Amino acid sequence: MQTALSRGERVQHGTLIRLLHIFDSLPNQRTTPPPTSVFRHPLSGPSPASYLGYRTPEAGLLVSRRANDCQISPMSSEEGLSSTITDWLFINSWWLLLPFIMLLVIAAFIVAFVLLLYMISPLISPKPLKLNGAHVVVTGGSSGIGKCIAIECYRQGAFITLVARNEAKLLQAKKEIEKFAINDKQVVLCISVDVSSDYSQVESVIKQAQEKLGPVDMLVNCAGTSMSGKFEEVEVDCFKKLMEVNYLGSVYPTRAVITTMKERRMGRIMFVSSQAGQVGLFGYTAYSPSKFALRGLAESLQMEIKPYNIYVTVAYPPDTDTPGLAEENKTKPLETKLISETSGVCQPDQVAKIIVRDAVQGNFNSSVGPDGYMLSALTCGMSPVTSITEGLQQIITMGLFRTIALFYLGSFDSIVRRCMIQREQSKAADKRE
Ligand SMILES: NC(=O)C1=CN([C@@H]2O[C@H](COP(=O)(O)OP(=O)(O)OC[C@H]3O[C@@H](n4cnc5c(N)ncnc54)[C@H](OP(=O)(O)O)[C@@H]3O)[C@@H](O)[C@H]2O)C=CC1
Ligand SMILES: CCCCCCCCCCCCCCCC(=O)[C@@H](N)CO
Repeated sequence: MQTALSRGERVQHGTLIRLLHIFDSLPNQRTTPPPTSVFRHPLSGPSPASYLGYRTPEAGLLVSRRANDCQISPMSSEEGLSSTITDWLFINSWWLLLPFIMLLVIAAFIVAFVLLLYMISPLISPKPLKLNGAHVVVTGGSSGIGKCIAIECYRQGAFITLVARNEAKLLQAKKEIEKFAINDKQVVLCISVDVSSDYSQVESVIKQAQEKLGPVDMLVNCAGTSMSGKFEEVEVDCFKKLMEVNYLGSVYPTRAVITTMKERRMGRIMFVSSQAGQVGLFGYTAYSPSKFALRGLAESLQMEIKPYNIYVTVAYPPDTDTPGLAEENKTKPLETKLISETSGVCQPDQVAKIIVRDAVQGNFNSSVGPDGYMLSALTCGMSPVTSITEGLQQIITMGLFRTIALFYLGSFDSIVRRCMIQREQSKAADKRE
């Protein structure tokens, strides 16, 4: 039996499926050829032809089980070599396409998945809260960010309860807020209480407010205070105080409104944390933990109350121009000032607008500015996601933002080192004098 087919014929026969079929029908021939019948090219050892030499005429190849049966039509040795190599490449080249086919399939799946996510996106996003006619309680509503949040809600038709300690400041804020009324039914109620000291007091003032203005639709936990300084220089009591005001002062009002919200199967709870509640910074050993704590509270609570159609928002503002910041700046270490400057100083009305918008939409995260956006994506961890776009953005940007964050951390470390060296130098100079 002898065959030497032209290349044209080989191509004709050489469809992928046919080859596969032929491979299947020839078990062992490829892997264990009988040693006597191997065709070897004179220029090489076991050449591709040594494999080809065992296939059937259907594959358009030399076929012989015995060396003396093998006849090859006259070809020059160069022709022979290139022809056998192209044969070999042709027959085996479909494997090379496999990675591309797989990539195409994977890409198609990703595109289909993203499209599907966008299609179901409106189904998983909460329905926006209507502020017109809603009852909004703002703790810390007599000053700074809290007052601006109250104004923003009032401008959209809400009824407001302001909660803070100082009555004069409350009345002053009430007057300011009332200027933004959009109808003559709107009311601003003031209640003086310390949100951090006694739960029963907080519970009773919330009851009073609900009796006057109806059930609370949105609670804004904004009462808070800050204190910066080096760890060993901060008064020990200060650690306790900040946890009480910033953390417990948010737990108590929330605890007081949650039962009614669950009964009504609606509501919004807002916690005002800080960028210093996403990253620990020099000088904030007492303040940062009290703001980090709010995130833990918010995540746990959100998982509990989501089935009741209640949505939690945590806001992480940067430095904001308020009486609170002015007070804090009086004792702020130089390092803390220099590091905080990275994020700049915002105006409280801008911050309030963003916070209110996010709370109305039911977004879990609320950030301000480009640094705020990056910090939130970077620190999203296991926090709930309220829109598909947000989730996709986090997935895509996290690695990049971590890279950028490493540069920020490097520059913060160098600020701290330079300040330390400067202090030591001026101390040494003082001693010499
Ligand atoms: N300003 C900033 O740079 C940033 C601020 N934040 C956070 O935003 C929130 C508001 O800050 P800001 O506007 O600057 O602060 P302000 O000091 O300007 O206002 C604080 C408000 O909280 C009230 N308050 C404070 N302690 C209590 C208490 N124990 N019980 C009841 N009310 C209280 C104050 O009223 P009264 O004293 O009469 O009780 C006041 O109304 C704070 O939680 C702060 O940590 C977050 C990031 C940046
Ligand atoms: C990709 C990574 C980006 C990283 C950016 C980091 C920026 C850090 C700046 C932190 C500023 C902290 C402000 C605290 C404000 C505050 O809560 C007090 N003023 C309250 O009075």
